This record gives sequence, C-alpha cells and structure tokens, in this order.
Amino acid sequence: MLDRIRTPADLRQLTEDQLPELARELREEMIEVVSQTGGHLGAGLGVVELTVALHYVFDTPYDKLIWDVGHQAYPHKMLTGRRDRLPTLRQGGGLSGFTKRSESAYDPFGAGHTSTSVSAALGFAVARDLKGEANNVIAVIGDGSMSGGMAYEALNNAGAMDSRLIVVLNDNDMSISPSVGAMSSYLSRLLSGKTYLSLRDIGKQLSRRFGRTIDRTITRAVEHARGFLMGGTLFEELGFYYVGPINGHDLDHILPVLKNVRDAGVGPVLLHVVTQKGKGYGPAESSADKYHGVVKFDIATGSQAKSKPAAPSYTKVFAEALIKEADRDPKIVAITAAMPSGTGLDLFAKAHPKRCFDVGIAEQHAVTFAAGMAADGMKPFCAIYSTFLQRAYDQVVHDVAIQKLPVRFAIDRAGLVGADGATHAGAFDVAYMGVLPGMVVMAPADEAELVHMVATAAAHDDGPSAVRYPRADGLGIPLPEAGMPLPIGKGRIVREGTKIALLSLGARLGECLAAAEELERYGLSTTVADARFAKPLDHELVRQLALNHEVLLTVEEGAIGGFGSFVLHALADDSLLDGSLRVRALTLPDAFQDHDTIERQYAQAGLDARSIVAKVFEVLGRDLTDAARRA
Ligand SMILES: Cc1ncc(C[n+]2csc(CCOP(=O)(O)OP(=O)(O)O)c2C)c(N)n1
Ligand SMILES: CC(=O)[C@@H](O)[C@H](O)COP(=O)(O)O
Ligand SMILES: [Mg+2]
Repeated sequence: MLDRIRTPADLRQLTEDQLPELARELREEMIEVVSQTGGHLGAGLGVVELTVALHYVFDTPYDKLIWDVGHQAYPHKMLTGRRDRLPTLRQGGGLSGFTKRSESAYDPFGAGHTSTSVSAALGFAVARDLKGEANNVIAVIGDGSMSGGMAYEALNNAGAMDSRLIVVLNDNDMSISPSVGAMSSYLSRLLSGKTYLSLRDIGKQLSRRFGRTIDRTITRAVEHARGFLMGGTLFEELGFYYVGPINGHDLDHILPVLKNVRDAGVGPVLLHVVTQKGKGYGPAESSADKYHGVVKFDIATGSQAKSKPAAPSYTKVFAEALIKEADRDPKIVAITAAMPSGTGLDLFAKAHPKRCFDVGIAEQHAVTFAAGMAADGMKPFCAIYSTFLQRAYDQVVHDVAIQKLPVRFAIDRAGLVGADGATHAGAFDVAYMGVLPGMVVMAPADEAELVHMVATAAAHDDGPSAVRYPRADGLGIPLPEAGMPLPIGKGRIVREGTKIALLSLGARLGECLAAAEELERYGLSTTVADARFAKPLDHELVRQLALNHEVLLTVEEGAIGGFGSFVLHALADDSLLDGSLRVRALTLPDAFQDHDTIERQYAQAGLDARSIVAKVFEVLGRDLTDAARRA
C-alpha cells in the first residue's frame, strides 16, 4: 500500500479501513531503514497512526502541520514525497533528521530544538487571518517539550488571542529520559482512572466543547451519553478547548476526533493524544529510553552496533571528574535540563542523588535556578549542550554574569556534532560566553585537561566559569587521579618551533600537532601552543608567539567572533599587527553547516591537520603540492 502513496493526496484516496494496514507498512519500513541509518526512532514509531490521520484529515501542505523538535517526523517524511530518500537520513547531502523548510513544502517550519511549535503555529494562524485565508494550522508537541517555558508562553498568548489553531499534545510520558516535573504529573492525573475516552465520551465532550457535533458516529454517541465532563483542565483555564485524552494508536478514535476539531471552527483547541514511544517494535518498547536515538541495529535482536570506544568520551570524563569533586565538596550540585544521559549527569545522580537536578527541558530556568543556588553559597555545575544554552543567554548575562555568581557551565557538544547538523552544532558559545565581563572560558585539549578544568571550575568561586568540550571520545591518555586547578588565564607551549605558530583552543590541538609534524617535514619549524583559556586570554603567550614567529594561526572549533577574534583584538591592542606578522584565525565557517560525518564537517570547515597545513602554505604564498613532491 505504501508504494501507492507519493504524497498525502494519494493517501486521501484510501478508505479509512485501509489506514491501519498503511500504518503497519510505514512502521515496518521505518524500522528497517533506521536499522541501517541510525537516528531518532522511538518518537517516530509512536506517532505513526497520528501522522497518517493528520495527513488524511487535513489538506497538507495547504494546512500547516508543524512538528515540535522534528525528531518524530520520519513517518511524515515518508508520506510527503521523501520515502525514497529516507535511507540518506542524516548523511551528507541526504535528508535532515528534523523538519526543514528547504527540504519540503510539507515542512512549513524547521526545528531541532524543542518547544517552538506552538509559537510558530500561532504565527501561521495570525498570518492566515490577516491574509484572509482559510487553512488550518496544527502544532504537534510532545509532553517533554511541553515542559519548555516557550510552550507556555505560546499557550498563554494563543489562549488570549482566541486564534483558530490546533495543538496536538502527544503524550507518551517520555522525554529522552522519563518526563519530569509537575506538568508531567498533571498529564498523568488527567489520564488516571479513565485511561482514554471512549468514542461515546469523546462525542459528549466534543459536543460540549464546540456546541455542535459533526461526525455521525459521535452524534449518536452523544445522544446516549449525558453529563460527562472531563472538566476544568489547565488548558481550558488558558483559553483552549481541551479534547481528550484519546488513544493515539486507534485510528477509529483519532480520525473522527480530528475531523470534528478541524470542522469546529472555534478558537484554539488542545487535543490530548496518548501514545507509546517506540510503539510496535519490541526492543524499543521495552528499553529504558524507548530507542530515542539509536545507531545501526539488528532488527531481530534490537542490539545496536555500538563499538567499544578506545577512550572514554569527554562527557563521561566530565561526569566522573565532577563526581570526585563532589565527593570532596558537599556544596557541589549538578543541574541538567532533561539531558541526564547526554551530559553524563545520570552517573552523577547515581553517586549523589540529592545533589543532582533534572529540571526538564527548561534551560532558562536551569541557569537561573543555578544562579539562585550559587547566590546562597552552593557550587552549581550547570551541564547544558552548547546549542541549548543559547536559549538561556539572558539568564547567563542577567542572572549570573552581572551578579558575578559562581555558576559553573559545563558546555557539552561544543563544536560540530555530525548527523544532527546545524541546529545542534555548538558553534557560538566561545563568542557568546567570551564577551561577558568576568566570565572564565576554558576548553580542554584532551580528556586529562578536562579533569583539571573541572577542578579549576570547582575551585574558582569568584565569578562564573565555563568549560566547553566536544561530542567526542578522548585521546585515550591516562587520567589524573585528581584534578589540579589550573592557573586562570594561562596557556602552555606544547611544542617549540621558530617560524610558524599554531595557537589552539580546545580539542583541535591534536590536529595542530599533526599539522606541525607535517610542516616540519617541509622545513617549516612550528610551535604549537594550547591557550586553555579563551578568557581571560594569556596575553603574554600571545605576545611571545607574535614576536617570535612569522606566521600565527589561531585554531578553534567555534564560530567567527570567538577565540580568534579575542586574539586579534589583543594583538591589535599590543601594536603587534603593525609589522610583518601574518595572522589568520581558523574558525568554523560563517555558514550553518549541514549534517554530515564529523570528519567531513571538519574538512569543510578547514579544521583538520591537512587544512591547517594548506592554510600555512597559502599564508606563505607557497605551493603545497610542489613542497609535497619534493618532500
Ligand atoms: C531546547 C532543547 N533542549 C533539549 C533538547 C533535546 N531533546 C530533544 S527531544 C527531547 C525530548 C522531547 O520529549 P517529547 O517532546 O515528549 O518528545 P518524544 O521524544 O517523547 O516524542 C529532548 C530533551 C532539544 N532538542 N531542544
Ligand atoms: C533530538 C535531540 O535534540 C536529541 O535527541 C539530540 O539529537 C541528542 O544528541 P546527542 O546524540 O548528541 O546526545
Ligand atoms: Mg514525550
């Protein structure tokens, strides 16, 4: 049946009783493809029926369907002309793992971060009204994403505007980890005792909500059911018509409800749909994370092709170092915004359960919550991915930096991230943290350095600090038994040379060393220095490198405006740009890099050893091919 569906228009040619079979085929093929590509599996499996129903009932792409995060949109992609390209998922030149405007007219709004869909949908709804058009607008948001502050801001605004908008709350009682917080408990209470509404109850409820009934099955049910009221939900208090909860895997229920909601013609409606993350694939259903994100796996057993890493990841090293610091210092606490496993704080929580806080997908709150604890004498480590910390920038500035509070930011996924692409790359943190007065910004060159930087952050109690590290495994070097605080603002020379200087910030140091080896083979004596700190910058180190070399290259895994800019500024201030020194800043490109393997992303960015060597030759005006031939 799937072969007959190129676009949702084909889907709408099917009869309703054919849809369960279509859903079955969709689910089976998605499992098959993702077992080869890896990606976000559990969320998509949970919305197969919902996706079929939405495209069946609504006139997409005229009606705007907006998926929150977009990680659950694989079945949507399969039904909207992208099925044949699904095997290219998250690979260079292939389909994005999220919704993306440039990819399809069926993706009216791109995503990757959570909790944006209701705001965007309200924007579409208001634009529609101003243009005098009639399309429907539907946002699908998960229970986890509903814990993000922006979702409440949007509900608050939408409820007051009384705009015609449909919000489908896809409640699977899971975030990446189990959902946390009072909203999660509230949703469970809405469900408790009743599980789902029966068709009859739904009819009664719709009739009460919209003052009329459209679907005949429901009309009949309404005649027999009297007095049922789900009653006074939070969403109703906010000005929404609340419908549900309904079973999101039962097409007999979803279809008539969606039709009624579509035709009701009233202000904002919140449809509460209950689904199971990982639905229909045993290993996913029974795993703790419901196969939220997977690498390639064996379909029969569910076992994932995770090779044993030669070295621990930076994430794990961070977590273990922090646990040791917390063993010694009872004031240390750790905070995650719904990413306990991603940040390694699940390990910390096991060691220090009372001192670990998962606040939900609430980065802004996480930062100010940490600031409050710091103001009262605790030593908070706020572990947030670089890309997600962007959301909490005013909290970093206003609540932390201005008050000089010693919040320690553990900025994971700093730099390129490969398959998740531009929405998840940690490109900007050196720039956005480094411009803040009083902020200490560190980046370890290897995992042993990370241990020392965690100790440095723990010891630094005079103001805020940040340590940024990549989504990568370490180098496999021995780890110190205990971290030793580093002198703040001091870098180190790792290799001495005379002509070329490579000044690295962070884990690209290995590439700089490899580049230096090669340059040496071409007779170019090369110094390699590890800045350790982007702020405060080691001015003396920068000065010495500038004075004693012909060429100075800064190397960092971050956007323009970060470490390289700080170095250039220091050189300019020191009149060191007024002479013959040739300086270049190697950064991520001034463009959003699409998903690809991380190795290719580094090469595109010019941040691998080969590109560094090429850059030196370019600066010297020499021919690298010729030099290579002679060597
Ligand atoms: C701002 C932001 N913080 C954190 C994340 C990481 N993240 C991606 S999906 C997800 C869980 C979303 O849960 P839910 O909305 O319930 O969707 P489900 O996966 O359960 O379908 C999280 C925390 C993110 N993408 N964006
Ligand atoms: C959709 C989302 O935001 C997360 O699932 C993210 O893809 C996790 O990234 P990591 O794999 O780097 O933890
Ligand atoms: Mg969920």
